[in-house]
Amino acid sequence: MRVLNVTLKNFRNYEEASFAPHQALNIITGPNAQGKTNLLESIYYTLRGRSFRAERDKDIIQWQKDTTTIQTGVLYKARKIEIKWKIKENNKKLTINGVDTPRAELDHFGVVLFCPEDLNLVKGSPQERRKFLDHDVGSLNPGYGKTWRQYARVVTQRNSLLKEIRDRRASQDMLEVWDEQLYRHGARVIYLRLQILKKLIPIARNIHLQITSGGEELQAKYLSSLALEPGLTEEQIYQIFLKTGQKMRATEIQRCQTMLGPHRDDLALFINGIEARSFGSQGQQRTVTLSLKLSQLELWYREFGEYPILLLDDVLFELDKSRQGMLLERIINKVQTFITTSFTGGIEENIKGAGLLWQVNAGNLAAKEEF
Ligand SMILES: Nc1ncnc2c1ncn2[C@@H]1O[C@H](COP(=O)(O)OP(=O)(O)OP(=O)(O)O)[C@@H](O)[C@H]1O
Repeated sequence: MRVLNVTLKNFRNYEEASFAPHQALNIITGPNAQGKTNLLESIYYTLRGRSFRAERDKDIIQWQKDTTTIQTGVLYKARKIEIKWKIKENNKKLTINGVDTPRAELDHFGVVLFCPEDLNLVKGSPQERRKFLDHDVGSLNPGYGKTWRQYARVVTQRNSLLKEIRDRRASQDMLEVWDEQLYRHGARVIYLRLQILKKLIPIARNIHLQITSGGEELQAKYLSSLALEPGLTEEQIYQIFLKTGQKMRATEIQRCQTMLGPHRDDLALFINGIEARSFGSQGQQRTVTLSLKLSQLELWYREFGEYPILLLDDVLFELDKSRQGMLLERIINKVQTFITTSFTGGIEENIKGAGLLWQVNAGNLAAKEEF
């Protein structure tokens, strides 16, 4: 898959911008706070229907304006597709090839983002790893996003109801409807996560072995808030969720919180059998993140026959030279990549013929040179 062109109107600090990226590597450079990440954000938004950093859609609309549009042409399975987002503060509209389209249709388009926050994936809180499970791992199964959004909505509404029950403003019977949805969607979320991890982790393990010259073996274990044996079906997970969930109800009402389910789960990562979160060095933890990101590219390719778009926001130069090399070797001329950096370190000299250098200044983007 490949981005052919992007046209922005009133997106962050881009009043109007239009560009046709290189099919392989795009290095976007310029001083701080000029709009490099904003550009990546617009591509990510196009393909995911949400920002990776704005809490609210309002934040991506240029200040003093009420609407932003992002219009992107992509080449997907040899077909040209026009994706257009029109975003206002309280509503947004997606059209694909001029036809109004639900956001779930975007789940077929692949994009992998690697940004500085991802470097916290291993050592950060379980929430960081759940984000990884939902946004990275989940995106490898079209359909996951919709289920996950349904599940998240149920948890929010159920939590409000728990509070009302505790305050005696609602009766306990009202939980029945929400509980059934909680268990159904929750079981599906867990089942899909496990299915994807079963494919992803062996790929990440191989990549990790290569990056570490065979020295480090990466393993992962899904830690569920439910007692799950390996190899369960979705229905079996549902039954376990149902049984355990019912026992937890009284405590949940007391705490006004849904305490079991995929929103409480975590992923433990191990290097040579030792937990990477507590015992891995910073370099080792970064390598784990890199292996996981690269494995997403490979799995996407195996599952869908095309590489996704790769967005590297300010992270390439956070890696040491050998890991930079390893990364570039895997993507050049295979994966269309967008790299932001305020300092290229002359890297373009080492990868001649592979891409285009872009310069951003105060929301103005210009092709600087082909390298
Ligand atoms: N909604 C908005 N409307 C107008 N300008 C905005 C909006 N949101 C952010 N900006 C501006 O965008 C700029 C930041 O852009 P961006 O985050 O892309 O910087 P960058 O070039 O990636 O910088 P760095 O190298 O520091 O990461 C800032 O000048 C900020 O004021």
